Amino acid sequence: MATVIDIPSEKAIEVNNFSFTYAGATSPNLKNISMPIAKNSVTALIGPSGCGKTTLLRSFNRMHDLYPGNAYDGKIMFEGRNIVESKEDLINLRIKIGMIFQKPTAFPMSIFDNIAYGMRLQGLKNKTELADRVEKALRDAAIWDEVKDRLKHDANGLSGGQQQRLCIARAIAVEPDVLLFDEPTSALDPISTQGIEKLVMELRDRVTIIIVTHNMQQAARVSDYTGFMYLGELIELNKTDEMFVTPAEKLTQEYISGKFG
Ligand SMILES: Nc1ncnc2c1ncn2[C@@H]1O[C@H](COP(=O)(O)OP(=O)(O)OP(=O)(O)O)[C@@H](O)[C@H]1O
Repeated sequence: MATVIDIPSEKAIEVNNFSFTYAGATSPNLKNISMPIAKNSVTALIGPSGCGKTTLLRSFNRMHDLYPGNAYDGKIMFEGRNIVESKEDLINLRIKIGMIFQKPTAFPMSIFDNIAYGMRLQGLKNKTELADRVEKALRDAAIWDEVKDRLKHDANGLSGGQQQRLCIARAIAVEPDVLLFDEPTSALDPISTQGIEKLVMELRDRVTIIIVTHNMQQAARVSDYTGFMYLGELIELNKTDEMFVTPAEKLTQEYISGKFG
């Protein structure tokens, strides 16, 4: 049995009896997951290695479709439709539901072009508007002051922490509704980590955020809701404050108190 609390506010996504099986797996890697994702909030996914956090995160924008033979079952409802049904326009979906990866992935081009990339894909050609929106995205991602004098420089010349903020700027430039963060600070130093955490908390006012993290303290610091997963199942979805003080499930309690990891 799982404990999944009801969310009093608007929901951005609703996962309903969702299962997922990787190509060649003999049993589902995610099993019957049902959970709401609160709009304009941060939901953290925690749990031991291999429990399915990344697999669930990648289902939200169908990253698994990049490889053949993976199977979705059940529903992930977003904007009134089940996005794991095959008719979905995946480019459009990934603009609306963007992703920030564990390792910063600056494209091999200038800082400006990295941010303009998605907007150009969307058909934006007006140079003034493009420049304004590049600046806004870089400001929103708290990196403008560091890069404003070298927008034409190769983005790969930036530090890891700067590249991660660049990736966040690139993702928010196309004005997504949801941002998926897959362990966004695990390759970063403590100061850069602090910067990204601050950014996540600021962005929640306009974007729904789902973040996978190994770090329970990070989940406690940045999220409003936390989902604890174990062996491909969602064991508990609760308000973060309650999850880390009075978890509803014994398994959650054992995990957060360090009985297993
Ligand atoms: N590409 C893949 N092909 C087949 N099985 C996979 C693949 N990726 C993950 N798995 C399996 O799916 C299950 C869930 O893995 P997943 O990476 O989602 O867990 P996780 O909780 O994110 O782990 P970690 O914290 O170590 O990143 C594991 O049993 C894993 O071995």
